Amino acid sequence: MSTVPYVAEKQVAIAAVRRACTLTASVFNKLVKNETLTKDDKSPVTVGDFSAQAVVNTILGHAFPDDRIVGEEDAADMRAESGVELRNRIVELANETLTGPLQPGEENIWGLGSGKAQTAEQIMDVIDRGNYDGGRTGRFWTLDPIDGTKGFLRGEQYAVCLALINNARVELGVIGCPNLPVSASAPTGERGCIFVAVRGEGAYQIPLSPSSTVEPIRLQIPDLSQDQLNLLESVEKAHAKLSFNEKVAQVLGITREPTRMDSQAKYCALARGDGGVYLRMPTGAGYREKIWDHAPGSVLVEEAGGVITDSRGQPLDFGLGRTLGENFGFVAAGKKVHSRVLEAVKKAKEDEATGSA
Ligand SMILES: Nc1ncnc2c1ncn2[C@@H]1O[C@H](COP(=O)(O)O)[C@@H](OP(=O)(O)O)[C@H]1O
Ligand SMILES: [Mg+2]
Ligand SMILES: [Mg+2]
Ligand SMILES: [Mg+2]
Repeated sequence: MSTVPYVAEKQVAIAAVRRACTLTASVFNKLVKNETLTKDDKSPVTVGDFSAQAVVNTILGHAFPDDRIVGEEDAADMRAESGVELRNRIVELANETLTGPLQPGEENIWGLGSGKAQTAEQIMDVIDRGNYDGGRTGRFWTLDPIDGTKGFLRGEQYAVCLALINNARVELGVIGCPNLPVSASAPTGERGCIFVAVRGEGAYQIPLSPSSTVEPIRLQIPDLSQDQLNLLESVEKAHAKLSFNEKVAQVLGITREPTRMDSQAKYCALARGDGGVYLRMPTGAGYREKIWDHAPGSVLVEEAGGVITDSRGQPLDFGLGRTLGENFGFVAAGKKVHSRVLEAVKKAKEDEATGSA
């Protein structure tokens, strides 16, 4: 008899992402100026990022006490003497979310809905459980509490992203997108969805609300015709070389405008057929991509029948630590389109090298 893998992990991951999404959505409406900091790499981080990491890590810690976590944020700024206000706000937000009433699907998750608040020290320690370095062997989670913080601050797309990695293979991915329309055909309609994939078990879109009775939708990347194809790409010019995407689109004969969207919502859009190719090329500034920015998206795309590689066609390596190593960019697409994109990238690179474009 074969058993379905990762049933408990999936249930816990969905519950954790749902709680974190509730938090981030409510924080957005209340954010004030001094609740956003600039990190050493000049990128923004908000009280929402820290408290969402506290919430997810707490839930994972209760359910799987031995699991390690590679999380984007750490509590250093909260521990600093100047961080008192920041710390108080994060502790308040995290506790508010963790002590909220038990939701459908959370029945077996110990510690939730208990009404028991954590101390500031406990919240900072649980955020720092995300300090694991990752690696080739063993099991660990990756967490990006708010992916696309810049999109979050603009009121656009962002995602709460969680993945489970075992021996360098992504086994489970859960991506919560509070601002993503439930259906791309109704862009001004209902928003908020979660994307879930377990290796070997398919990719699904489920409602963000735990009390919704809407059934999961199985996702399969469709075979798009040439006139339906377009590129999915970052909003931020500093994150991807958008001028190169334009050249690749030309080589591919793509006529539709690209869809620009922050965060791993791009992988979700690809998985459900809203755009045919996610292309992310390095800007050349030496930036190393982080595993939490691609782990859940990669298993989602693969389980939706697609392919993801670097721009040379090599597989991504999630066993190198917190980063994916030397950055050759990413190409994700349906199977047939993917090989065409690799060819087009090669051609665009050659043209660039010979100055003929
Ligand atoms: N120079 C750079 N090149 C590529 N990615 C970068 C980058 N600087 C930051 N990023 C990453 O880009 C992510 C957002 O991706 P996108 O552009 O697809 O929305 C950020 O995630 P966070 O917002 O979680 O920090 C950050 O990790
Ligand atoms: Mg960040
Ligand atoms: Mg990110
Ligand atoms: Mg982030």
